[in-house]
Amino acid sequence: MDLAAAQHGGAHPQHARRCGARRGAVGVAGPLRRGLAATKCACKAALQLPCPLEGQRRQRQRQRQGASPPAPAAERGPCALFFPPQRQHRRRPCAPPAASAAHFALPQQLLELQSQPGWDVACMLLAAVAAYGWVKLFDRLAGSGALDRKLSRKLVHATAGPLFMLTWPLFSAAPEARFFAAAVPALNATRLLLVGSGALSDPGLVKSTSRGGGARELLGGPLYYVAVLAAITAGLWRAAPAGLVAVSMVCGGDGLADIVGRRWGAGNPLPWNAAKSWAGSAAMALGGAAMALGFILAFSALGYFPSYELDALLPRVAAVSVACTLVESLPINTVVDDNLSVPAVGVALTAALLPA
Ligand SMILES: Nc1ccn([C@@H]2O[C@H](COP(=O)(O)OP(=O)(O)OP(=O)(O)O)[C@@H](O)[C@H]2O)c(=O)n1
Ligand SMILES: C/C(=C\CO)CCC[C@H](C)CCC[C@H](C)CCCC(C)C
Repeated sequence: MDLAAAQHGGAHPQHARRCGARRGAVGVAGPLRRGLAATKCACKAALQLPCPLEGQRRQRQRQRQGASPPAPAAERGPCALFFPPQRQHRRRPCAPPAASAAHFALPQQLLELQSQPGWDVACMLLAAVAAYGWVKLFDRLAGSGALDRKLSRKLVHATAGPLFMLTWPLFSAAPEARFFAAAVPALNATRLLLVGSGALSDPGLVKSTSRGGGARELLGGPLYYVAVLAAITAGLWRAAPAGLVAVSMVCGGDGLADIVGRRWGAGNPLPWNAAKSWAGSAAMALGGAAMALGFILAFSALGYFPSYELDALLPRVAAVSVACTLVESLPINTVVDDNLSVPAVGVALTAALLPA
């Protein structure tokens, strides 16, 4: 019996009765469908989530032991924004668990800061300055000859997305926090648009983000990259694995494919695309999956969305990674840019395989 079945049919019969989940359900998607059909409530417990009752019991236990409170409930679904955990559980017994997914809590001081007015604006400014500095650093490294320009561009590509996602826990649980965060890539999109169109001159930005040194190139891959980051931040935020996986595939996956493929790809071309290699694609599949797993585990441990059983999570992340790698390997980059096709497949497949 998997965890979901155990939670509903075994460990917590009370919750099982309330949720209407069936005994013996196996896997991720099946029990969700059955649970939804049976109760019309968003019973996320069917996704192999810890039972809400168990979560509340653990939360009380942690509080008795003097542990810091769990991550904010506002991350866990629309109704959690309006009802505190206890009341929410009473009103909508099958709503996503309020505290059960948080294995690690953010430091108390940070939680207190997050409730200060203007905190999200401060985080946005901090991330925007960090983004500027990060691109500048690679511009300097490439400019001084310490780094090859192509490598510098790919390192910006591979690191900006995950570094940006690492700033997400700084933002508060307020519903509008995601938009303040999304403003960071949106600001970068504006910068790329201005420089790419020639309205603004910034040779450093052109040097660190273009392939061949032409400003107009900024209106292609780099602009798509930041636009995708902005859309994922505003649309999916940290409340679902889909955005985390998509960004990981673009950065940890596609970014690594280029770096590894250029070095070790000669002599092992893909049969369907001689411009790409087995080495690059293998690096993409592994790098993307590893980064996605890291983010899913970290963000679910922080309680932003419920956790998954590893044996359910691993094959699903691997499947998404292989699919994204296949898309990246196709000779279609002139039709649709990798920075659009890879995250599109990543979001769609993850949403289907790991619904939050
Ligand atoms: N699966 C892959 C992907 C890339 N590469 C290597 O990385 C180089 C650049 O690949 P690509 O991702 O297409 O980079 P660009 O088009 O330069 O950059 P971008 O996609 O970011 O626009 C390829 O020529 C190839 O040597 C590879 O070997 N195998
Ligand atoms: C070269 C790029 C893509 C081509 O495939 C990447 C362009 C990156 C942008 C110019 C800068 C993006 C910054 C991020 C939105 C935020 C990073 C924040 C972080 C804290 C450093």
